[in-house]
Amino acid sequence: MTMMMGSTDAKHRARRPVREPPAQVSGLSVRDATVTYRNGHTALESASFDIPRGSITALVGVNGSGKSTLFKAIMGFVGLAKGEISILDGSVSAALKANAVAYVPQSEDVDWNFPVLVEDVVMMGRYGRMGVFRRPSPSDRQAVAEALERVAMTPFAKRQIGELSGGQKKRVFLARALAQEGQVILLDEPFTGVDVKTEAAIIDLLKALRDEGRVMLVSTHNLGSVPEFCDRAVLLNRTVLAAGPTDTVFTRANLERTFGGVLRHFDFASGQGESGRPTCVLTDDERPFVIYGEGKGDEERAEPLTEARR
Ligand SMILES: Nc1ncnc2c1ncn2[C@@H]1O[C@H](COP(=O)(O)OP(=O)(O)OP(=O)(O)O)[C@@H](O)[C@H]1O
Repeated sequence: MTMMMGSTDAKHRARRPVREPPAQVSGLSVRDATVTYRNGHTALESASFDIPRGSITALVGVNGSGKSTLFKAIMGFVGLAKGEISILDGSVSAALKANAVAYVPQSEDVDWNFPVLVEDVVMMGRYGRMGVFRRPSPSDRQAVAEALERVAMTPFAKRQIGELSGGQKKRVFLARALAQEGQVILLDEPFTGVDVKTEAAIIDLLKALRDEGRVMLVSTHNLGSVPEFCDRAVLLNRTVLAAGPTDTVFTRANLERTFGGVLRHFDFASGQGESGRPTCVLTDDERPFVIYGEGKGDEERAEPLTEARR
């Protein structure tokens, strides 16, 4: 490689000041972000959190807590009334221009009757790199083939998207994000309506993408799976109630604060402090979060829940 470089390049390099790489390149930084819709409703108020590169972060909150609004703000679909969002140390518009942000939608947000082939959906991830006529180049076709291969959907390439199962559709939209080469991937409820095997396959893929240095923000109601695969969590209810590493953020006290009376609790008082026995189960969906009377935050976790607090 060095041998092939021209002498001009070599001189240019010699003159360039040597810069140390930044200690930690930020993945996503949300500072004081406030979104007010046209009808005057403020869906997000002074929300702040940071996510490093090479991480998977759960975005957790009740319906209407502002998760989709936050996604829309990160994608530049809604403007901020106040605050700032920075993506890969640049602005939202720079990230959009670079196709850096990919989005995997909720199933309900997609019109499955639209007649389109699986490979065409994945090709949409390449649109930002194509000219006005959207004529795919060989490298676009290769990126689509590789993305389909990575989510094990190659045999379905010529099928209509509407003919696929819920889990298969999710994998196709993940392939679209891969074809886009998105460095920041926003996933809206990726596990809703998928079986345990597909969920495990998606989690494996997300972990591999994390190891490539990408940033994943995953909105989910499956509390139990969060500690399994998310390094970090952001708890949202119109503003950020807690954010940081999962083991410090995902505590009973924080989850109760986030969900208020919405969360279902099951307490097992006799299990308190005994190794291996759950003391409490919190659930917002089909995968509950089980709390044992040991480990970090033990005191607050093992505290019995009174009727008054439910
Ligand atoms: N375009 C809009 N105009 C006005 N209000 C809106 C708009 N979109 C969302 N909202 C309101 O903003 C709040 C947050 O909505 P948002 O969709 O961000 O919540 P969410 O956490 O994604 O909910 P869910 O879990 O149900 O998907 C809600 O009260 C909602 O009614």
